[in-house]
Amino acid sequence: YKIKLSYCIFFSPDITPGLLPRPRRLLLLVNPYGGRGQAMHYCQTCILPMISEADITYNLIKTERQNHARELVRDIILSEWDGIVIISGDGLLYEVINGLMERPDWEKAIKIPVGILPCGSGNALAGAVNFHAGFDQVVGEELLLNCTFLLCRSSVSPMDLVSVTTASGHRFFSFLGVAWGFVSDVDIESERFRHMGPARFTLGVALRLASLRTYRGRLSYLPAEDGGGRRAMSRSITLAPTNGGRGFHRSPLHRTVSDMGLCEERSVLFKRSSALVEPSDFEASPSPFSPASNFSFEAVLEESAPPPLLTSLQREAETNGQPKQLAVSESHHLVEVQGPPDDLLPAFDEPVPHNWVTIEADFVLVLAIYQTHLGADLLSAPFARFDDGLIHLCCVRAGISRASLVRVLLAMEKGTHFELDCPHLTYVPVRAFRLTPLTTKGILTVDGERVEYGPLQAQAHPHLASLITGKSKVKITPL
Ligand SMILES: Nc1ncnc2c1ncn2[C@@H]1O[C@H](COP(=O)(O)OP(=O)(O)OP(=O)(O)O)[C@@H](O)[C@H]1O
Repeated sequence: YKIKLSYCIFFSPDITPGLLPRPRRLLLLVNPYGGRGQAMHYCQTCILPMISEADITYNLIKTERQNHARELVRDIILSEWDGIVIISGDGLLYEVINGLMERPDWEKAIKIPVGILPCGSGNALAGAVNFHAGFDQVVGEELLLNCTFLLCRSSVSPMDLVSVTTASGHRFFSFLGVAWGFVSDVDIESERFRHMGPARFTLGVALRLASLRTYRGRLSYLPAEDGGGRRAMSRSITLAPTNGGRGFHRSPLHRTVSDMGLCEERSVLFKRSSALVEPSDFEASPSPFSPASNFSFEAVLEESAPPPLLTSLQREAETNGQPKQLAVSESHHLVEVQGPPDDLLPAFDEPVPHNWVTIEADFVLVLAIYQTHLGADLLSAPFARFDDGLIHLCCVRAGISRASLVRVLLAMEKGTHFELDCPHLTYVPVRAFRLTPLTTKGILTVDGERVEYGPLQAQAHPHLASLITGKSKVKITPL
């Protein structure tokens, strides 16, 4: 099918073509083996003719191996491109996003618009782009046609990314979701049927249903209503040299915070709400800093406490005239890798904050998804938006019958599974979560890619990336 995207530009004789906007330049990355291996065929028959008609220039690179795309985007000159478009499945986009985040200039690099033309087997993000554009839910060539048409338009939307950290310290940036149990089992175990295209999932589901597994795990999360607008910022400061907190317990600061109900054992302060931390409370109290009152402590602050307690304490330390003895150092509880700080996440060896919810249960599946679609025809989270800042946490608990699970999965095609009122299916929008598998063997995936099995935690980073969505309500029909 060929769509004629023709247009006329009228300009007066004194406007030279040099003043007109230059054509968009896209870097097209094609995985020739994605899905059923037809990506190059679709490039020739549909994609390249359409984008040429839309006056888009491009360089097309065929990926030669796993991580090739990741390496390529680590080295590109950003100013040479208006966008990077993946012609494959979600796995290749995952590589591109993580390659961009590995660059020293990640903050700028991750803003380059990325797009996807579905030639994989799952094609979840393409399904979401198609859905948000208002098109009917379609798969295969129809989905590819819709997405190519949308690419030819220029609109770009902000897209949240979720940083996922494993217990060994690996950090990934994810645009789709984290899966454990039924979903990740089907995804990975059906890879051997890759030649079947999307049908591999149907077969995978049938096989997994035949021997339904359950997994015990602990799931902790920060509910969205708790995190919205007042994101906790876990920071620690150390006033050195420490003396085991002895000075602190005698200090006016200790009295002040005790009076405010903020003080806990061993000089650790935990703020209960932003209203309790008013810098003026500290400024009004006698200075806690004296040579005899060196101590170390931790404070948990929130962004909404204006200005942060740390600043106030730092100022006190400096004006006390003993900057060396009372040198203040500050550290975030972060994994030291590239990207924005995970300011909602505690360190792995720390318990989750008190405002998180923890459940321990037997699960059939845990799915933390941030897009509407889990596959091109699986509308798993119909309420999700590219930039809602949310992780949509869905769980199916053990005890569900095979028949009910099949009903849930079938309803997911239309996004009506929550209307079934299945007591084993739960949903909660969150901003961060920690998953600790207690069953020793299993499969965990991030955006469909297998990651090490064990505890992991994640938090949403709103609006971090840019997605080519070409949002449109135009109805297109193949010619
Ligand atoms: N030339 C290549 N040979 C082998 N593997 C490749 C090649 N190019 C890319 N890959 C890898 O193939 C994997 C799968 O690609 P991709 O996700 O794009 O397709 P898919 O798995 O069929 O689709 P989906 O993720 O939608 O199910 C990616 O991890 C990518 O790194």
